[in-house]
Amino acid sequence: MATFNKTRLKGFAFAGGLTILAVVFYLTVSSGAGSALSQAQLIGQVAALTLAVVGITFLVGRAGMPSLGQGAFVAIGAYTMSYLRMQYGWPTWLAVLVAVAACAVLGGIIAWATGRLRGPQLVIVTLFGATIVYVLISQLPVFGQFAGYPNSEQNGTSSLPVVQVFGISLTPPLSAGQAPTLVAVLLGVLVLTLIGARRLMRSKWGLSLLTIKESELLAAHLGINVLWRKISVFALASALAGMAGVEYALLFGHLQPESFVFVLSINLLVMAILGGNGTVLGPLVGTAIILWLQTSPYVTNFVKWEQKAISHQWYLSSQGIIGVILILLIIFMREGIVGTVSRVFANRSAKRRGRTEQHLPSAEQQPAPIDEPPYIEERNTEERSADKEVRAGAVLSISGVGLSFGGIRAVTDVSLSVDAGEILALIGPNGAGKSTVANMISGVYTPDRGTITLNGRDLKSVPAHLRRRGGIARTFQAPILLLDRSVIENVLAGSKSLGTQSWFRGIFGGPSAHRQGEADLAAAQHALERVGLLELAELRAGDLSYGRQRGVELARAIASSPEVLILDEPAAGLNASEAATLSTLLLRLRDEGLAILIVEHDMPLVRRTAGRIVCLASGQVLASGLPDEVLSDKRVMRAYLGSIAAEITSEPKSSVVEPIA
Ligand SMILES: Nc1ncnc2c1ncn2[C@@H]1O[C@H](COP(=O)(O)OP(=O)(O)OP(=O)(O)O)[C@@H](O)[C@H]1O
Repeated sequence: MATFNKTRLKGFAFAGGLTILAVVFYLTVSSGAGSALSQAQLIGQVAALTLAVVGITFLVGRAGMPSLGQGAFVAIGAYTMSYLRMQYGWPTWLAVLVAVAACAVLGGIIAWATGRLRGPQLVIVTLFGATIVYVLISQLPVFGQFAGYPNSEQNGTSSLPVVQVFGISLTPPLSAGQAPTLVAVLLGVLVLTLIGARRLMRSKWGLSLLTIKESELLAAHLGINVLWRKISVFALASALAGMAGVEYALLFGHLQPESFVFVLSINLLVMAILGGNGTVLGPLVGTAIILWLQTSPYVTNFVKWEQKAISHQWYLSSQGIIGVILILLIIFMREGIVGTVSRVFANRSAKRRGRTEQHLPSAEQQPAPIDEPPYIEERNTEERSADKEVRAGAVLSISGVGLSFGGIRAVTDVSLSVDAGEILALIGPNGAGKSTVANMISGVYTPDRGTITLNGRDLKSVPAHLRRRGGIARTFQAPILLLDRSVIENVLAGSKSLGTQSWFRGIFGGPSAHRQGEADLAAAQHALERVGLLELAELRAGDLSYGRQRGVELARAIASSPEVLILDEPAAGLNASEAATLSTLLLRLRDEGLAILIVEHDMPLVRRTAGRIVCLASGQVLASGLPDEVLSDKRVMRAYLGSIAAEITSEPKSSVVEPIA
């Protein structure tokens, strides 16, 4: 409840602050003439272009999809709206709606068509896309009619008519003697957009974009339909750019193709990076600074001074000076202005509260999780045999699966099953095919042959994100985390709603969305408590030790209460104490009915936890059965255990360990 009130209060403060700022800006420029009117023009321009930059901050900053074509959507929005109004006399609201929707659809189609492209490839495609749009608007005669100077005489064009809303004229700036009412509307749209952007960034939808940026493999394994989400973020960013174009056209009253050369796309990207790519206020700050610098009398005066004091031939033009300022700002504020300032404040408040990892107990000193049963003592063979009897039917079954990578036969013929309330260990020498089996189950690879079923349902054509939603959660051999985000955000990324929440619900979600958020938070905190890391919830995940990062990944996997848990070498890199914690937790999860498949080389951990073992060698099952049977099997000894036989036949060093977190 406290969190709820705090979050709500912050939201209101943010919305109130923005509104006051917008009103103050408007009042400053709403009267007078001359410079006040050009200031109004500048403020209107900032309000318009910030929308496009908000889109970029989602697309590039959050989802990691570099686009150099957003300027083209500004052009498409501007020209579509103008064309529909001028050519067909459509009412402005309808023309605006269609223009924005057209940008969203086009953006979605581009994202779908380029779904598999990443990084530089996407940059090139979007850059050329923007160039094509520029060529079209500058060469097709039909668009010439919207151009003012220098084409107005040839085309007999006039400015776009001023928009009327309920009898009120939305007058653009530079109409002497009239208040620039349009600017007030643009500021209002800006305030609403920033409030929406803030809500969206804090939503599961916003968090899901970060997982895509980090790793599409991770995102899919957290239940996200990656292609569809990329389409929706591209569509959203394009719609915002289209809206920026609409506002731009209304503000200037006429359009010139030169305003939309691909440099506009670069400028928009620079605005996003300068302000703080991925932050809420960054787009506003970045856009305002760059547009102000471009018209600043200080820069012009500096150029004049240069020419006088240094040389008329060797001086930096306004563009050069702005370039130098931007280079310095970006070098010294790598996270952008807003990103850097927030980081400084966050670090200060963490220090004040003494919340750094050094201040917390080491893994060895940490207290035991509450209600910890004494699981660690050795379980005898009879008890393990009893495991077989409690099987209510296999939750997960693999039958005769095989997979080749080119000429390499990674898995030849593997069959196994895991029941509810059972831990099955998959062991074997390096290269035996263990991880490949785990990857086939979670949906990274599709087997060439054989079947995999979950509760009797064939998973053959089920993609990874649906397997996760169906109840299969996993961790990876090397943990994949959002290193720059807090521990709790990482665990929240394990919530079911991460893959299912729409952007619309992210922005407009009412009380039910709020309740869902609270429930997800409670589940994430509980999961963190179970791995003994709740105290570290607010820390940056990248600041944790490797062992604790593994703990965060495990908490993320169990936060959504899965049915099947696949752990790929979960004990790698853990110290004895952390490994004992892991054993304890796995046994508890097993007792709660989870089906657990653990790929592991740590034989003490396997002995303590597994009810059955399957040993693979060269992609085939070498032996399977109760741990004592498999671990004493001569073939297993020869193929795998040889050098570590002494370790597994002796009592594990950390087997009599008190449960710790
Ligand atoms: N993506 C891939 N492309 C090509 N070959 C692969 C790929 N993934 C695995 N292999 C090959 O498949 C075989 C099985 O690899 P896998 O990683 O499943 O073994 P493992 O038993 O998990 O080994 P380790 O214990 O070292 O993790 C190896 O020969 C490996 O080189």
